[in-house]
Amino acid sequence: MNKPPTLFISFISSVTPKLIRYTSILSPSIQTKNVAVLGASGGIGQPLSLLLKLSPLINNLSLYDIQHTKGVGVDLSHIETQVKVKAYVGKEQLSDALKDMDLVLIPAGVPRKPGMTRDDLFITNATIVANLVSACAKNCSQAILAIITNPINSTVPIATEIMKAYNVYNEKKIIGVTTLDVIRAATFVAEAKGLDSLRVFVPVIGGHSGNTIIPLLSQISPPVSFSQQELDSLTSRIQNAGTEVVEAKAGTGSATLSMAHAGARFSFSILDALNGKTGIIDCGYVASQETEFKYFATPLLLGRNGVETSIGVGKLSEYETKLIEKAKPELNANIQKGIDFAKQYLTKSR
Ligand SMILES: NC(=O)C1=CN([C@@H]2O[C@H](COP(=O)(O)OP(=O)(O)OC[C@H]3O[C@@H](n4cnc5c(N)ncnc54)[C@H](O)[C@@H]3O)[C@@H](O)[C@H]2O)C=CC1
Ligand SMILES: O=C([O-])CC(=O)C(=O)O
Repeated sequence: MNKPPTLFISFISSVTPKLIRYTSILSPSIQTKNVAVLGASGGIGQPLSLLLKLSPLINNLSLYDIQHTKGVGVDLSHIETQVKVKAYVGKEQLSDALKDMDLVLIPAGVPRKPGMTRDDLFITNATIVANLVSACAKNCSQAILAIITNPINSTVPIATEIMKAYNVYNEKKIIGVTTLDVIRAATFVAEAKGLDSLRVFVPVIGGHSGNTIIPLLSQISPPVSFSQQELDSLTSRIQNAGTEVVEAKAGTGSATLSMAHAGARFSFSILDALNGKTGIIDCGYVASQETEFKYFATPLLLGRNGVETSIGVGKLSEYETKLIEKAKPELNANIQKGIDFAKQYLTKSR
């Protein structure tokens, strides 16, 4: 009896309809890419690396952490897919981990415990991201950097300032991963309205913390209408979904499995776009030209070089305009904090 073909998982992410696709063969036109995960031994890093190991879009998977990557690497290497896994541990192996990478995912750093805000992580995670991005500037300056480490509102500005200081900044290539907000919004809206969540797309704009997370419930595809009470409760749930997980995990961490899925979905969008697939749209937090904020998440059109263009925020309802007003002080303060930190960091490290 013939063995059934190996199933690979890949996700098509487009505005509508959105489907999860399983494919059995690698199309000859796909150029497989090299992907690194920095923080690969962590709660997000391990399941994210597993999902990447299953992808036909990847050639080499580079796992880097300050601990435990050897075991994670050997474990993953026994999976029967074509992705070649290499493990790197400790600062002295970081340069090697980054050589020839096309996409670098950064989930390195500490997660929240109950009672903490994402901004409370700044004190530890800002330096971790600055060090890792400095290494990227030196070793893979052309790679796309996808920042998962919180507080995203500040770590993306830090990454940008570091790349600028090394004269390798490319605004198309630094993206804060906010896909989890988009996934949660689709899930919660679909649950509330009895829809198929895989076919619901809710753009989520702004930043990635509390009030700065702004779901555009007036722009859902396909269109859905809500009472004021539904708008309030869905908006609040989407904004506080990270805290919902932190509290349920009761001191053992924050979202890891759903974030790994979100990170993989985002990676597959990027890799598809790098391969020349057109019309790939995903939300992400990037340096912003068309809003009043220096950084802002919007739906992004992805292409061969990373972010082709922001799709913008579209026509906002009065309710959403008020949400943006409310987000303004926190988002601007988070952004400035990241920029100020990077300046001090760069002064000290030169
Ligand atoms: N963007 C988003 O939507 C989300 C972001 N996060 C953030 O992701 C980050 C990681 O979360 P978890 O994986 O749950 O944490 P974790 O503590 O389970 O894993 C973090 C990993 O980073 C490693 N690490 C620490 N310093 C490092 C360095 N200098 N270089 C390389 N690796 C280093 C640790 O050894 C550990 O393996 C947190 O900041 C968390 O807030 C979490 C969920 C969603
Ligand atoms: O809430 C946290 O600290 C982790 C996170 O960013 C999320 O789950 O959205």
